[in-house]
Amino acid sequence: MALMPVEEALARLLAAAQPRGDAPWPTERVDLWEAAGRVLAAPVLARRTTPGADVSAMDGYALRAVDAAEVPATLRLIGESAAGRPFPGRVEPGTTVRIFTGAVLPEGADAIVIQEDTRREGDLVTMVEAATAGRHIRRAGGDFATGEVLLAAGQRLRPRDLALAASADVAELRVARRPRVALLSTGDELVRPGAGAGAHQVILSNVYSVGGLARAAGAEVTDLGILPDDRTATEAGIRAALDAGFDIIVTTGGASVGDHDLVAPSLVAQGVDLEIHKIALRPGKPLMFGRLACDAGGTRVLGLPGNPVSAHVCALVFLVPLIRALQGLAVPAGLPLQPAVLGADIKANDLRMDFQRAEIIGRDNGLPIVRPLPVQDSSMLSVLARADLLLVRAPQSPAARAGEPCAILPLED
Ligand SMILES: Nc1nc2c(c(=O)[nH]1)N[C@H]1C(S)=C(S)[C@@H](COP(=O)(O)OP(=O)(O)OC[C@H]3O[C@@H](n4cnc5c(N)ncnc54)[C@H](O)[C@@H]3O)O[C@H]1N2
Ligand code: MOO
Repeated sequence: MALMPVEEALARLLAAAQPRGDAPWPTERVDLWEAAGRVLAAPVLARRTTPGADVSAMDGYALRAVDAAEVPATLRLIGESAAGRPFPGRVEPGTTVRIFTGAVLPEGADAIVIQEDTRREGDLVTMVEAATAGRHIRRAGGDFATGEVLLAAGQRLRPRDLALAASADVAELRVARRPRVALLSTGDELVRPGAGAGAHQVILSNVYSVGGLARAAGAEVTDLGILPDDRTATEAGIRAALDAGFDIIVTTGGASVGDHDLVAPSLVAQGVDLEIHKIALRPGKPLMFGRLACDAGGTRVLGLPGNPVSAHVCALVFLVPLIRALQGLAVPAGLPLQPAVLGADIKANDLRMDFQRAEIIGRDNGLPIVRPLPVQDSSMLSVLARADLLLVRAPQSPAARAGEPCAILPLED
C-alpha cells in the first residue's frame, strides 16, 4: 500500500479539526487566573478608560507652566495629590501642589517639575528648572479608552494579555474549552514507572511525552491506562473511550503489522473510519487517524506508533496542531519548518520524510548549524532528550554536503 505523504496527512487531520455540522467549538467563561495559556474566544473590550484622568508620571510638583517659565520661580505649596488621593482644590496662579507618580493632576495645573529640580523651604517651593506645559503628564485615555478592542479572539493568552484585561477592569474572559484528550497505551510488556518492571518488560513512557505535549498545547489530558495485547480487551478499551465523549483519543503502540498489533482492526470494528493508516514518515510510519463514522460530535482518534521517539515525533507533528486548531488558533497549513545550515555531509533520503534527531554545533549568519546525532533508533529516548531539534529531510532528497541549507523543526513549542 502506498504511504500517504506527511503534508497530506497533516492537511486531512487539520480538516478534521472543523466541527461536523454547524456546532462551533464550545467556549466557557473563566477568571483571569484560569485564563493563562487559554485561547481567547471573544474579543476583550476595555470596560474603562486608562488612565482614568490626567496623572503625573513623576514625583514632583504640579503647577501652571507659565508660573515657572523663567527660573528660579518660587511658588506657595497648597496641598498634596497622591495616587488614589487627589487634591480636592485648584492650582491658582503662584501656587503649587506636591504630587506623586500616578496621582491625578490637580485642576488648574498643566505641568510637573520633578522634585530633583526644586528646593523646598517650609511651604515655599523654588523651581530651579523651567516648567513646560504637558511635561511629565500622562493624559487620560493615553493607554486605552472604554470600548476599545484590546485583545482579539483566537489568540493564546499570555501573562501580559491577562494584565491588560485586568487593567481594563475585565475580570473574566471567554475562552475555548480545552480539548479533552484521552491516552490509551497498548502492550502486554508495559509497566508503570516505579512498579518493579522485569528485564523482559518495558516501562510506560509515552504518556509523559505525548501527554505533556498535549497539555502544553492546551488540552486536558486523561490517562486511561494500559490495554493488554488482546483483541477483546483492546476493543472494549476503545469502546469505553469512545463512549466517554473525549474530543481526541490517542492510542500508542500496536499500530504496526505484527500479530499483536490490534489497534487498527479494533478501531475499525468499533466504527472508526480510518482515513490515514501508514504515512511516509520516519520515525512514525504506522500512524493512524480517523473519526467515528456516526459521531456528529466528531471524536477524533489518533493512533501513534509505540516506539517512544516515533510517538513523540507524531504527537509533535500531528497532535499538537490538531489541539491548537480545535481551540481556534491559526495553525500553519504545512509543517512549521525553519531554515538552518548543515554541519555534516548526509546521505540521500528514501521515500519517507525523515525527522532526524540533531544537535546545534554553531551559527552561520544567524542560522543554526545542525548535525544529526550518530544514532537514529526510534526507541532511544536518551538520544531524543539530547537532541536540540529535528533535522527534516523531504522524501528522496539527494545527498547533501556540510554548508548546504537544510530545514529544521523545533522539538518543543
Ligand atoms: N514487519 C514490520 N515490522 C515493523 C514495521 C513494519 O512496517 N513492518 N514497522 C516498524 C515501525 S516503523 C514501528 S514505528 C514500530 C511500531 O510498532 P507498534 O506501533 O506496533 O508498536 P509496538 O510494537 O506496540 O511497540 C514498539 C516498541 O515501543 C514500545 N512501546 C509501546 N508503547 C509504549 C509506551 N506507551 N511507552 C513506552 N514504550 C512503548 C514497545 O514496548 C516496543 O518496544 O513497528 C516496527 N515494526
Ligand atoms: O516509523 Mo518507525 O517509527 O521508524 O520506528
